[in-house]
Amino acid sequence: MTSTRPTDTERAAELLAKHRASIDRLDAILIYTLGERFKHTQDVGHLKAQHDLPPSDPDREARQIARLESLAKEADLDPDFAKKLLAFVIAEVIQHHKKISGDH
Ligand SMILES: O=C(O)C(=O)C[C@]1(C(=O)O)C=C[C@@H](O)C=C1
Repeated sequence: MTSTRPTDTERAAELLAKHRASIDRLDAILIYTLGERFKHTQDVGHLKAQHDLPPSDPDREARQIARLESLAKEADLDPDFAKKLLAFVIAEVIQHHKKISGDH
């Protein structure tokens, strides 16, 4: 009689596939979330351009960094990574704002 029990390698392959399916779902959430965030920042960019407000707001950024740092700790995420990610996103937003204000 042949055994139908999975081998360690088969079990590992199954676990890997499950983790990868979760990772793919979470990556989709990240992309859709970023898409939503950029929709709001585009609107903010138009508001700022219409009212002659500067593209960046360092005080707001300082509050966002402090908030994200605390959220990252709660979520077991490296706070420095969270800060770098926010800085990367905000730098892109500021470029969009500058382009919008140039178009007005
Ligand atoms: O809240 C604003 O004033 C924005 O323009 C949005 C945003 C952000 O992406 O969160 C971008 C640039 C500012 O420096 C601060 C925050």
